Amino acid sequence: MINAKDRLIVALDYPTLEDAKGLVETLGDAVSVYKVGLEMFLNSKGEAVNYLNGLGKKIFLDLKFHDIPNTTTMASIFAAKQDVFMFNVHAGGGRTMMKSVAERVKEISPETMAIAVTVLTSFSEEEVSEHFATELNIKELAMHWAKATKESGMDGVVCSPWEAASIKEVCGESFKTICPGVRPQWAAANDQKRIMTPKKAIESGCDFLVVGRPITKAENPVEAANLVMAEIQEALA
Ligand SMILES: O=C(O)c1cc(=O)[nH]c(=O)n1[C@@H]1O[C@H](COP(=O)(O)O)[C@@H](O)[C@H]1O
Repeated sequence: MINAKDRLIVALDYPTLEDAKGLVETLGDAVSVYKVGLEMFLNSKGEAVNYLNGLGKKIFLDLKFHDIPNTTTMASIFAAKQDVFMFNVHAGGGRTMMKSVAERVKEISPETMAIAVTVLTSFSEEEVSEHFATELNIKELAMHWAKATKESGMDGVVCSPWEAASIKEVCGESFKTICPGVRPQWAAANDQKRIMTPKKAIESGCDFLVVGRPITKAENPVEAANLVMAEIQEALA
C-alpha cells in the first residue's frame, strides 16, 4: 500500500531552530518529510538540515534559486551536497539555467530531485495577468513553465493542486508535482489564493503535498497531521 506519510511534506517555517525542534519532536514518527525554507535555513544558519538528517528525516530544501545560470548552478551544487531528497529553483529563471542545474545535479547526486517553482500559490488570476503582463491564465502559464522545466531535464515542478492534473497530462506521470496551497476544510487559507483539500489534491494528481500552518499553528499538531494524512490515505485507497 502506498504510504500517506511519504506524500506529506511539513513546512518548518519558524524563526528559530528551537521552534522547529519542538514541532519535530512533538510529531515524532507521525511525519517523515520536512521542508526547510528560507526562514528556517537562514535563521538556523543551515543547521536545520543537519538536525533533520541526524534524525533520518527526508528534506525538501526550498531556497527557490532564481539567478543567472552560473550562480544558480553553483547554489544547486551546494544543495545537492546537503543530503536532501529535493530542492528547487524558479522556472522563471529560464531554460538555460534549468538545463545547467539539471545536468550538474545529475552528475553530482543523481538521486536528488531538482524541481522548479511555476506560479506561486499566493497569486490570483488578476495578480498574474497584471504582474507578468500576460494573457495566459494561471493554468496555461504553469503548464508553459512545466513543459520548459521537463524539457530542461528537471524532475518536477511546484504548482498549486489546481494545475497538477493538466501538468501531468502534458509532462507525463513520472514528472513530479509538489503542491503547496493545501488546506483541509477546517483550516484558514492565510495568504494562499489557490487552495484545495488534501483529499482532492491527491485525487488531482499531486505527488507531494506541502503543508505548513494548518499543522504548525494547530493547537494539536499531531492531530492536525493525522487528519491531513487520513485524507491523503482516503484518496489513495
Ligand atoms: O516552493 C514552495 O514550497 C512554495 C511554492 C508556492 O507556490 N507556494 C508555497 O506556499 N510554497 C511554500 O509552501 C509552504 C506553504 O505553507 P502554508 O501556507 O503555511 O501551508 C510555505 O513554506 C511556502 O514557502
